[in-house]
Amino acid sequence: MTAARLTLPSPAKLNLMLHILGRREDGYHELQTLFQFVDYGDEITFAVRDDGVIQLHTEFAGVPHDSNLIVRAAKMLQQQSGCALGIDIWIDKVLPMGGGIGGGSSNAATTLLGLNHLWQLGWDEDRLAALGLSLGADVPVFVRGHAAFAEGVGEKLTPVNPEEPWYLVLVPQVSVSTAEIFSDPLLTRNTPPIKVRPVPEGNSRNDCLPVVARRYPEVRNALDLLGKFTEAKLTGTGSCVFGGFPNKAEADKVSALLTETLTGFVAKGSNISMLHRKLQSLL
Ligand SMILES: C[C@](O)(CO)[C@H](O)COP(=O)(O)OP(=O)(O)OC[C@H]1O[C@@H](n2ccc(N)nc2=O)[C@H](O)[C@@H]1O
Ligand SMILES: Nc1ncnc2c1ncn2[C@@H]1O[C@H](COP(=O)(O)OP(=O)(O)OP(=O)(O)O)[C@@H](O)[C@H]1O
Repeated sequence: MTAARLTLPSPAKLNLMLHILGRREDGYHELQTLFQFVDYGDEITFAVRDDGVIQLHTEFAGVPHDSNLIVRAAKMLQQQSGCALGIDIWIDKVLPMGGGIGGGSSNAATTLLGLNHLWQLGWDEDRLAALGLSLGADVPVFVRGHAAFAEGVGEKLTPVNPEEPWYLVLVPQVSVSTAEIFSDPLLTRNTPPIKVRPVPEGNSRNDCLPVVARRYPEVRNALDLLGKFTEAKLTGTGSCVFGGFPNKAEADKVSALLTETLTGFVAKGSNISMLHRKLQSLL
C-alpha cells in the first residue's frame, strides 16, 4: 500500500487556576483546574507502514524509546484496536519537558488522534479519551481539544469558554517533578470546591505555587519579574510561569524586556486546540 503521511500540531496547555481539594486513598490528589490551550507546540509527522512496526525516529534525551508517551500511545492503540498497520514517527520538539505545559500528554493525544485517522479506526472521542487517561491525567483534555474545567484527578471535563488573551510564557531552565510537589507536606490540600459555570471568576489561584516557589528560586525569579507587568501565574506544578495580555503587541513588548535573561514565548490562548482545528480542516 502507499504510505499515508500526516503532520499534526501538538499544542501546550496552561492551567489558568488549580485548586487541590484533597488526597485520595491511592495518593493521587483531587483537583479543580481550568485548562486552556495555546497556539504553540510541537509538530508530529506520521507515515503509515504495513509491517506493524512502531518506530519513533526522533531521540529524546533521558527518555528511552519504549517509555516515550508517543510510542506508548501508539502501541496501546494498535493493541486495543487489533490494527495490523505500523507507523514511522518524527517530532519537532519545542515544548520544554517538566514545564507544566503538558508536552508529553499532548504528544500522546496527537498520536492517538493521528493514528485513529491514518489507520482509519473510527474510534470516537470517548474511547480515545478513556485510553488516554491510562497514559496520564492530562491526556483526555488534549484528546477532546476544548478548553475545560476539570475535576477528579483531571479527567472529569466540563467544556468552558474563557477569554482568549495573548500569553507570555516564561520557561525557567529547571524541570519540576510533579510527584515531588504533590508529596510536599506543606502543600495546601483542603481548598473548598467551587462551582464551574460560566468560568470560575476570581479563583485564579494555583495551590502548588507556594511550594514550587519555595523549592525553585528560578521559578520565584520568573514570577517576580513577570509580576511587575501583569498577574504572574504558575501552570500545573511548574516550572513555566505565564501572564495574559490584551493583545500580541503588549505581550511582545514585555517579552522583549524579560527574555534578555529568561527563555520564553508569546502565544495566543485558544479554547479549541490547534490539533482539532487542523483535523477539522482534513475532513
Ligand atoms: C497537575 C497537572 O499538571 C494539572 O494539569 C497534572 O494533573 C499532572 O499530570 P501529569 O504530569 O500527567 O502527572 P502524572 O504523571 O499523572 O503524576 C505524577 C505524580 O504526581 C502526583 N499526582 C498527580 C496528579 C494528581 N492529580 N495527583 C497527584 O498526586 C502523583 O504522585 C503522581 O505519581
Ligand atoms: N513525548 C514526550 N514528551 C515529553 N515528555 C515525555 C514524553 N514521553 C515521555 N516523557 C516523560 O514525561 C515527563 C513529563 O513530561 P511533560 O512534558 O508531559 O511534563 P509537563 O509539561 O510537566 O506535564 P504536566 O503539565 O502534565 O505535568 C518528561 O520528563 C519525560 O520523562
